Amino acid sequence: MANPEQLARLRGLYAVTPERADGGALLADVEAALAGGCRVVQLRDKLSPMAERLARARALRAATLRHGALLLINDDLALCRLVDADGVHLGRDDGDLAQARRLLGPEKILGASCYADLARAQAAEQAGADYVAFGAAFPSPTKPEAANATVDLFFRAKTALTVKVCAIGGITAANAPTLLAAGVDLLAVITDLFSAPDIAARAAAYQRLFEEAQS
Ligand SMILES: Cc1ncc(COP(=O)(O)OP(=O)(O)O)c(N)n1
Ligand SMILES: Cc1ncsc1CCOP(=O)(O)O
Repeated sequence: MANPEQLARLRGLYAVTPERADGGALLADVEAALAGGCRVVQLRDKLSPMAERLARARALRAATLRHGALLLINDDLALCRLVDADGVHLGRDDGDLAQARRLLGPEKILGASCYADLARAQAAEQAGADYVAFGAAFPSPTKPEAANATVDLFFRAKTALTVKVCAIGGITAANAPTLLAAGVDLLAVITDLFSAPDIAARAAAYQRLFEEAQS
């Protein structure tokens, strides 16, 4: 379990990077999201060779530190350690969560994909996850085959769990309020953020939704 200061930062828009052939363009897009107020970024890069992923992770590490934002790495504990990222996000094919917690130590953030499976989320909490992610909340252009996590599941998750709850998949600034009403802590977004004509303005719109949900 990460420390309380880190955990308090797990709220708001969670920008998950799109696959971009051009690392410079990716960095510019993430910088725009950070300028708009996004404070949690995930490097999700399944296509680049290792050297390029390392370069991207280093660049994102510098950018997130400049903006006081968290950087999490999808799938790859070794890369997390190499760039001293704030933590990792792991899915069902990415190894054992309890072992990941042991390898990461107590301070780093551990996130777990739980699809539409509350029992899996309870096990992830026991294994030391700091947040659990359910999705797809809505049909996802990035992952059309993803499980369907209903709004009702998010309500139930908020009651059953003490860890933070993240929604992912097909989220837009228009449908996000339904998830925020269920008490979701993090909205993980790719398409609606990174395909926006003005990424900084879209990130700011999400942050405003969180502020409104809190008041
Ligand atoms: C925040 C967040 N939630 C879910 C996922 C999906 O993870 P996974 O199931 O391991 O699938 P891939 O992302 O590896 O295709 C995620 N990356 N981030
Ligand atoms: C990685 C992942 N896991 C479930 S849906 C998804 C993709 C989310 O991307 P988008 O915001 O474009 O639907």
